[in-house]
Amino acid sequence: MDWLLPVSRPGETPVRALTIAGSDSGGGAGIQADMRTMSLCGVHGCVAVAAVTVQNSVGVTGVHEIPPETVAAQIRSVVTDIGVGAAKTGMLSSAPIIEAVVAECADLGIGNTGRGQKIPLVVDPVAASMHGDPLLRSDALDALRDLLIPQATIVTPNLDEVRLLTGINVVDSETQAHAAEKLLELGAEWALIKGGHLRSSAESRDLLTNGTERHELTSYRVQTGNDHGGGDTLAAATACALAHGYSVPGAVTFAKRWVTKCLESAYPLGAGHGPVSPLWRLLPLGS
Ligand SMILES: Nc1ncnc2c1ncn2[C@@H]1O[C@H](COP(=O)(O)OP(=O)(O)OP(=O)(O)O)[C@@H](O)[C@H]1O
Ligand SMILES: Cc1ncc(CO)c(N)n1
Repeated sequence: MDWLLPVSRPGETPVRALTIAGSDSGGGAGIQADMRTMSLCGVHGCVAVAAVTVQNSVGVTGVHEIPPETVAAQIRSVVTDIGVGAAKTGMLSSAPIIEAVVAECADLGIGNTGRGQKIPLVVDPVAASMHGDPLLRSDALDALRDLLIPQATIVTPNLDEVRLLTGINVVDSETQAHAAEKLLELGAEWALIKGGHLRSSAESRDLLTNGTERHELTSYRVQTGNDHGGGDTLAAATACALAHGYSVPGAVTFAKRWVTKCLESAYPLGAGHGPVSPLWRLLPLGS
């Protein structure tokens, strides 16, 4: 296990990954965070835009949804031509978009399709921005829980999303383990319960399990208010490592280290929360 993924040589086609998510005009989260992560992980990122948000460091003031058939067409277009080693979902906004994504991914062999898994699928069940603004319609929760999560190779909720999906309020490691069991019962192959929002803890401890294996991923708590896009970055880095053929525990171990480095180099932006940043990757070695 290393800090970095293998990088292709100039002129060689790199490993590819697909993000199916929303755009953040502030550039901190969503598709922009995914693409930044993929680029700096040395992976070519492909995009299926599901929604455009009007967003800055303070909050979200508008959402424009892309027609479901256009979301599905973007997925098909890149998977059938460019090919991807893994895919990731973020903000999907509505039930019709989720239904279209689920159908297209099933047809293309992305995630648990019931016909054997071909391309791993990371499902980040984005429901709201860190400012508390909704990114998922309330009537889309059932589609997320009943259609998309069963297709997930790994589902990566934060504690608010865990509460929405399972009704469980995670306050300690026991409730975190109970919530993970509930998510596996919904059909995900692996569940990663992120502990980033347990701000009372001195550590940031995530629990990864598939029901038989259990891994605790712990980092010290980085003291920063600039943590916008942390969940997207973790999920995108996981997708990058999966696209490279890592196992799920190996991919999440890589991604946890990656996001911790990105939290350490997060920067202020605007009047609200700045983004986590992978720009440490561009610094000269040893600095
Ligand atoms: N202050 C922190 N220090 C260290 N690790 C953190 C901190 N905050 C979050 N993390 C870690 O970052 C990752 C993302 O977790 P988080 O719970 O913030 O996701 P999220 O709420 O989905 O993010 P966002 O909605 O802002 O994209 C997890 O691995 C979590 O443990
Ligand atoms: C578009 C978008 N996706 C995801 C998040 C959550 O980080 C956000 N704030 N905005």
